[in-house]
Amino acid sequence: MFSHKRADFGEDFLFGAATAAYQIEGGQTDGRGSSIWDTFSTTPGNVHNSETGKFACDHYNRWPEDLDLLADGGFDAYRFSFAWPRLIPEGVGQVNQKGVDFYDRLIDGMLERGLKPFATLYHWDLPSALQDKGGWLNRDIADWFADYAVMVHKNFGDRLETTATINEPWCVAFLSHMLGVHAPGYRDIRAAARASHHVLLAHGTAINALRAEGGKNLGIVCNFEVAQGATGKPEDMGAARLWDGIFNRWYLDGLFKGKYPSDVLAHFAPHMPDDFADDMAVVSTPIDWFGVNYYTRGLYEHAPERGAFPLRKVDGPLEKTAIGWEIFPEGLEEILTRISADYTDIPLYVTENGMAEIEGTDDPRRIAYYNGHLGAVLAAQKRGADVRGYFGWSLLDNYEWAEGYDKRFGLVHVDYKTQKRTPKSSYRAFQSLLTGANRSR
Ligand SMILES: OC[C@H]1NNC[C@@H](O)[C@@H]1O
Repeated sequence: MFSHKRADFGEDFLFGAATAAYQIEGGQTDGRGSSIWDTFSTTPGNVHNSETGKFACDHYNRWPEDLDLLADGGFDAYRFSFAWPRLIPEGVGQVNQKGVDFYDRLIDGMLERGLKPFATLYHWDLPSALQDKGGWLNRDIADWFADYAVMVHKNFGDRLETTATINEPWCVAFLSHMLGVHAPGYRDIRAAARASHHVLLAHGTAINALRAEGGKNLGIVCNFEVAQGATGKPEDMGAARLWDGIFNRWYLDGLFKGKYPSDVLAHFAPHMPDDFADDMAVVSTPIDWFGVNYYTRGLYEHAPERGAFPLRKVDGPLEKTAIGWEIFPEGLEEILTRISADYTDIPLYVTENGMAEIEGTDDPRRIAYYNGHLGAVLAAQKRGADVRGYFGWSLLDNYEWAEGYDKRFGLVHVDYKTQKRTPKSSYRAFQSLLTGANRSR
């Protein structure tokens, strides 16, 4: 079990678990449109075993059972995402009423169980029809996204506890347009530069549109990695600093200081959209809270042969999860205190933190991982970070994008043949922390 008590985190601190539509819903029916992950995953070579989210955890049909698991676990909140193609199949225009009905039932189901809905508008499943128009490379996506955000607000806004515009803009832009690991799978610095700006322009445009409709408790969720030099050599420390700029400071400086970091811009500048500087007031539109996703640290060395960004990640010595990420809870404390000291004093939520294992329902390593990172939250609070909540990633084993289904992050095991859910010992550890008892419905 954990070595912490619920009261340690503060009276109003919220505990939740997080998921995302494409990773758990399945339900590619009832008018849902195609997404870029439907096409990317069925393109050979992009995903482990060419696995797709076609069925996933069948959450589209099994959501009552999954909400029961959250309630039984004693969680206060559920972080979920809307699937843009399920609500607006072509991305703009016609609304799919069956999609609205699904999320109506899901959100009402949360409220009936006393679960606060923490919604994310975009968790990577862009409608294919918008990709056909250039997707994140097309500046018009800011307006497409804002219109979608307003549609969600009008249908569900009165019942949402918080709304995040975008999950992990670094993944939406750099991982997906520079590294090609995620959909749409570009490997192109010009695409990466433009997507890295348009994703934040879309965020700010949507925030303004939601404010105009009376939207409240609006934020964004970014993922962070502590970047350290593989050695103390100046060139390796410089590589780590540059990666910190690419992964962390592009978003923190853009969102909270209204300017992009000069070291990263030096690489992106020839490829940025014209007059991007005129957009920075919109990019840095004030928000109400900030979501922090954290998993690990990275060690970097100088690699001049690597072209545009002369750096390379190197293997570190610490214990690793099944996905190869070092277990480094101190990094969460560092990130939380850095953001609250250098960027913003608005409330922070740890919106994702967790680890992958390959199999099994008895998961002592995951209990230790969560215990260490919960300790990091407490340490950050003691150093002045206004952390208001913590969401484990993830409620269920689910589709881990290009890794497919092997890498299991769930507090609850999913047998994908039978769709049977089995709480793991880490779920019981949260249940004990949150309710003082181990019980199941
Ligand atoms: O890699 C684990 C998680 N990271 N953040 C975004 C989620 O969609 C991932 O599954």
